[in-house]
Amino acid sequence: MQEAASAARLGTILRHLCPRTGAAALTAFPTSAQIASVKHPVEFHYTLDNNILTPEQRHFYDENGYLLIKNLVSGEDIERFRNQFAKICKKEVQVPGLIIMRDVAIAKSEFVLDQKAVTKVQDFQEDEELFRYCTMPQILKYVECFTGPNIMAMHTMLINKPPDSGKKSSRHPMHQDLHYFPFRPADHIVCAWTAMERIDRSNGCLVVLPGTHKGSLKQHDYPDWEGGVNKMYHGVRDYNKNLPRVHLVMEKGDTVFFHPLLIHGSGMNRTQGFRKAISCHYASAGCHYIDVKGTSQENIEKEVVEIAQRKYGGSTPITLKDTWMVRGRLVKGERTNL
Ligand SMILES: CC(C)CC(=O)SCCNC(=O)CCNC(=O)[C@H](O)C(C)(C)COP(=O)(O)OP(=O)(O)OC[C@H]1O[C@@H](n2cnc3c(N)ncnc32)[C@H](O)[C@@H]1OP(=O)(O)O
Ligand SMILES: Nc1ncnc2c1ncn2[C@@H]1O[C@H](COP(=O)(O)OP(=O)(O)OP(=O)(O)O)[C@@H](O)[C@H]1O
Ligand SMILES: O=C(O)CCC(=O)C(=O)O
Ligand SMILES: [Fe+2]
Ligand SMILES: [Mg+2]
Repeated sequence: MQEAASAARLGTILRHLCPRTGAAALTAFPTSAQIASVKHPVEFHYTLDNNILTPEQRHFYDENGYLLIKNLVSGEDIERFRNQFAKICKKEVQVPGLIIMRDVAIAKSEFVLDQKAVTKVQDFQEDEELFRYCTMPQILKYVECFTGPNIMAMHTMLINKPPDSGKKSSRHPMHQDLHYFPFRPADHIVCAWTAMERIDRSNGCLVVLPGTHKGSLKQHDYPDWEGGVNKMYHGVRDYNKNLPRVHLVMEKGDTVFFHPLLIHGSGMNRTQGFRKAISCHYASAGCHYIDVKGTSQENIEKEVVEIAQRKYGGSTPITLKDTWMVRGRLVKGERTNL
């Protein structure tokens, strides 16, 4: 009796939503599972069943390849990351393995403005304060939806996009992060990227091509930019310029999680401020390394190995896999493969 009454209520709702089929649906007495399957008809391909993401969020990620979570990192934590970054730039702390990168326009000019010249730091896995970002429970809670419970932090960055020098070199060309990674499967890799201040088109926000994570890894090369391109800032050689682009406007603390095949980049910084974001690429510890010989990734392997060899190699040969094995850190569960 109760069931008939709720079916009648449902019939009324369905008729409102869909006047033509509402009555027919009522005579069929849909179960709640059937109702759910109308709204979410297929299983999800890119996230795991762990009840953390809503069906709407899982559907959004499946379709778009990214998911933006508002206000995930507190202002106090961001302040601490800022302070630590300043200390690193001022050389008050030395971090083993850390790479400090200057914008190409600044690095190649004679006027170097000290810490103001730093465009990003990479590989801060040995810095306890910055690495806290990669272990934050509220971030890992989401990461686990993509990687599963055994989680490696593979690549860390604090990006300090400088005011553009006039050469447009502050742009980051459109690319897929998987180009840099010799591990798979891609679906078990995810980037977390947190805005450390409001980021919009004026200071060079992330630009994404929604849905491109469903495609394959594309050939990447240096873009043909007159004003110069930063070292290793490869871009997708050919992508459909007519695909819709979405500019991700984010407030301080907002965090976007995105798939490593999602084509993305960032525009130039037209402001006088240094636009800051902190990020970590995570992978399931169960991922495996691949040999990139004979693939489109050979060009980046060559550049990375050359730099690593110069910095650390001496006479021992270093492989691309080595450079990742030494940087990866377990942040949850068990270190199995990577
Ligand atoms: C998913 C994720 C991985 C995606 C990405 O992050 S994509 C971008 C990845 N980029 C990188 O990994 C770049 C890492 N950067 C570095 O390793 C360093 O910054 C280096 C480029 C090696 C330079 O460092 P370092 O050697 O300490 O700097 P020096 O001032 O001594 O310069 C040595 C030679 O490098 C040049 N250089 C420095 N910074 C840049 C730059 N931004 N772009 C292009 N060339 C650059 C510099 O002019 C100098 O060249 P020469 O005078 O020897 O010809
Ligand atoms: N000629 C180009 N080739 C490859 N990538 C480009 C080119 N021009 C811009 N991009 C990249 O496209 C992305 C966004 O560009 P977009 O035009 O949205 O930014 P912008 O020009 O800096 O700012 P806006 O358009 O908001 O004024 C950035 O990653 C940028 O580096
Ligand atoms: O501009 C940014 O902060 C994004 C940079 C980026 O996509 C990358 O380093 O892989
Ligand atoms: Fe990227
Ligand atoms: Mg533009």
